Amino acid sequence: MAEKECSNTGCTKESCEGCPSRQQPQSFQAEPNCYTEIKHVIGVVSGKGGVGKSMVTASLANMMAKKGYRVGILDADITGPSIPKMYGLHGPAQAGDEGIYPMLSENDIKVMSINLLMPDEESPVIWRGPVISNMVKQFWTDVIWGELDYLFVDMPPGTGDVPLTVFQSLPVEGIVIVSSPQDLVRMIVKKAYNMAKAMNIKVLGIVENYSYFKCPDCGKELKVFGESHIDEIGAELGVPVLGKMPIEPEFAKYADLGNFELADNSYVEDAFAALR
Ligand SMILES: Nc1ncnc2c1ncn2[C@@H]1O[C@H](COP(=O)(O)OP(=O)(O)OP(=O)(O)O)[C@@H](O)[C@H]1O
Repeated sequence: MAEKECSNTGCTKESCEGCPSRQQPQSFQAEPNCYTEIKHVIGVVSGKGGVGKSMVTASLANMMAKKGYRVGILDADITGPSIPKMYGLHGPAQAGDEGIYPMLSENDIKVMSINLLMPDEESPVIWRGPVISNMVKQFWTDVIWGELDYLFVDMPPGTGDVPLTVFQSLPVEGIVIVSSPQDLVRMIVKKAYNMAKAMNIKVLGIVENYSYFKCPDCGKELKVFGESHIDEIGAELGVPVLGKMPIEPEFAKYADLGNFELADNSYVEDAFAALR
């Protein structure tokens, strides 16, 4: 007997159960390049700019690489890419029929960024949102990442087009939120947290940056940006605080000189448990 055709009128949740015409929700996930096999995709996000998201991304990548994991960084910050400079990498990245090859840092981290594809690193990217989002998607579909244990995605700040594309198109397992100890932060962290929740993405934890500056003369910890409220915020959201990073001129120097592979950021060591 022929299946009864659904008229798509007067449907209810109950009548749809088992109906042959029922459509599954559409998945927006993009296929990775056929030479890519990645175990964990981790997003690093911040509600606002300049909080040190790239520094935390690279610190987490360094930590995992040092522990022997195969690591990559997808620099999704298209209009403000900083990962290649931190590792002293300069394009152009090579491409073949199969896709684009990421470049390799001194500590064997695979990196892909718009700055490795531009003819001139100092040219600004003046593209509209959808073009930018598409580029980020191509970093997933067209880049030959090979076999990786961890791919860290350094997102642009905020909750705009790119984070939305990354959350929808890539199999993001969880995110790390980066924040700083300022009053606005409570609201900003919650925005990033709520976006992840709305997209069914797990929040692995929060890293606070610029927590203090240790005086080189007296050793006193100076709270340059005010008292931290991150423990309260973490408890309120039920999310662990994975680290509190001080202002550390040595890290800034490594980033500026392009040898961030030398930065051994022990302040993010607690993130290891959350990443496993
Ligand atoms: N803990 C730190 N100690 C010293 N310098 C730092 C620290 N964190 C970040 N910086 C420096 O501050 C600047 C901004 O950091 P970073 O680029 O990581 O921020 P971001 O949040 O990724 O920025 P954007 O909003 O542009 O994406 C960089 O020059 C970086 O080297």
